[in-house]
Amino acid sequence: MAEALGVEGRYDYVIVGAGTAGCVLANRLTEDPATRVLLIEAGGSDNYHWVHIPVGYLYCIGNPRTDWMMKTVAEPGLNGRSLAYPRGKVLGGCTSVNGMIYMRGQAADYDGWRQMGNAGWGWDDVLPYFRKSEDHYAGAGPMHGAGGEWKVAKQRLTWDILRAVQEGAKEFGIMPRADFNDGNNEGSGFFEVNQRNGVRWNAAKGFLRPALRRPNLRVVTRALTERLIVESRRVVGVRYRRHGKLYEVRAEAEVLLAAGAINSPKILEHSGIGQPDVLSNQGIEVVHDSPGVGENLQDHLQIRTVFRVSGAKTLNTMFNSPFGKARIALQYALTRSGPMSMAPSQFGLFTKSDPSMATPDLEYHVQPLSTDKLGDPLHPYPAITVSVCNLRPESVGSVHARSRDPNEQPDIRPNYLSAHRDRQVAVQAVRQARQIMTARELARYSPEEVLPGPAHSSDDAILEQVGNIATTIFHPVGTCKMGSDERSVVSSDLRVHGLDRLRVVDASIMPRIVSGNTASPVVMIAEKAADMIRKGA
Ligand SMILES: Cc1cc2nc3c(=O)[nH]c(=O)nc-3n(C[C@H](O)[C@H](O)[C@H](O)COP(=O)(O)OP(=O)(O)OC[C@H]3O[C@@H](n4cnc5c(N)ncnc54)[C@H](O)[C@@H]3O)c2cc1C
Repeated sequence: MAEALGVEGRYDYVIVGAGTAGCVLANRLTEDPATRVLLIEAGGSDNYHWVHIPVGYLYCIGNPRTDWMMKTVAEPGLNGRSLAYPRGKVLGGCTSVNGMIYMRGQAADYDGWRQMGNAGWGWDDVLPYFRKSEDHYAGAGPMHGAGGEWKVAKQRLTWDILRAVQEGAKEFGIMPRADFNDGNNEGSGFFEVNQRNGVRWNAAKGFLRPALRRPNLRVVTRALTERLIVESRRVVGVRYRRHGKLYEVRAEAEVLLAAGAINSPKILEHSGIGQPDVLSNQGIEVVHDSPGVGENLQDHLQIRTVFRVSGAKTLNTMFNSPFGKARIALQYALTRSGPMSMAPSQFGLFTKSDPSMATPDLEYHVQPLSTDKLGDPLHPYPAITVSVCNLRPESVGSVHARSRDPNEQPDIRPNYLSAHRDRQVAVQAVRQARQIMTARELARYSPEEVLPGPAHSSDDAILEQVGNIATTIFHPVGTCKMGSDERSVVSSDLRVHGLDRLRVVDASIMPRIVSGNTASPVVMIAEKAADMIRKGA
């Protein structure tokens, strides 16, 4: 039976997804008062205390108020485990639930994108966009911007045990680095974070809130975009559902898909844009053959090694005592500092799994806390987590619609560790983590390996344990990749190949995953996209 359609006015641009990229686009495009923009978000407002208190990260993931609550399929490389796959479903998207680490990646990542034929995406080209939105605590310089919407702060607490890891790493040639974000991130240091005065700084606060007073911006929340409206190869609008009612809205200039690396390909497929076989298997009529949609999924897999320590303060012991908890809460209430202001990962190391490499391929996130697995209670003894991920995995997966029902989550198939090289790097990474923890500097803490456990020493045994403990570090990208080969979905101006008036602007356009965390690269992508759109490029 045909449903009655609400018609929702006319706009120049309709942006799907008020996440990281969507908030940036909404702000930049409405700077021109003559440009009418509608921003559609499936989640609700970010007016929720756990979004803003940094440690609230732990309560935002796995919480349907803020998380899409998706899961991967059972992964063969992870001994058949299916992983929880958090994605922000709230204004600000993933920046409302993420670990707040400010990281750009390596100059070589972007130069690599340019070498693939994506003109205008080399490091020298993208650096001005990173700087444009930045408000760096140390002020402006050749590598950093000041006065922008994207706040970058120093963390407000340090831990002796993490300082000892930094000292210890020197014994293995891993030296402290003053700035992880100048194009070369090799070395160790305390992460800079997207916070202000000890409070999370998400894309909604930075970019959306200042634009809300503009009369040319309208935001609808709790509105699920079901599909795009395509007429004769031209994308003319969007169909979305809100409180059970269907609406159609027209975009006179363009539709900008910014629903993230999992939901952007899903929306394209629901609109009949994708691999004909995949679409017909789900009973979706093919509107446009685009074989790369949903392919090329890349993610960083973190291997969380855990070391018990003695005589060190860690969050485990502080949090497990009622007095400690109360003190932590009081400290945050009074000074916006202490463990509640804490990004989950505070300290990082970028190293090479093989010294002959040109740039680091391993990122360590070292945390003064530990659990058996993410989401579990903290261990009752003092311990640290030395999580390590391969920054440039060769394993590639996919994400595809599972049915015609837009409410159903897609099949997420990362194929972790399916490439032989990734298995070699994983073994090497665990061995390197163990080596760092043998540093003389750390001996006073008597580190004892808990995970994967010292008994697992052969390559095969380590790999088996990696399969048991490794999990996503939440960086899916690449599923609508930019490029000009037949598997590319968008061109270097982010327009979808073969269709008019549609761009994709989010983590899905990365042709290759960056060697670092992915939020700020997405902010940069949206800054650059907005500039291209406004210049008519
Ligand atoms: C738990 C976690 C920790 C992380 N930690 C870090 C970190 O410390 N540092 C870092 O740099 N990166 C981190 N990341 C990764 C980073 O945050 C993301 O890569 C990046 O923010 C993604 O931006 P995006 O614009 O592509 O997607 P998103 O920010 O996810 O935005 C997509 C938006 O679209 C909306 N949407 C989706 N489908 C629809 C639909 N059908 N209709 C309407 N709206 C829709 C979503 O609700 C969401 O708001 C983390 C991610 C997570 C989940």
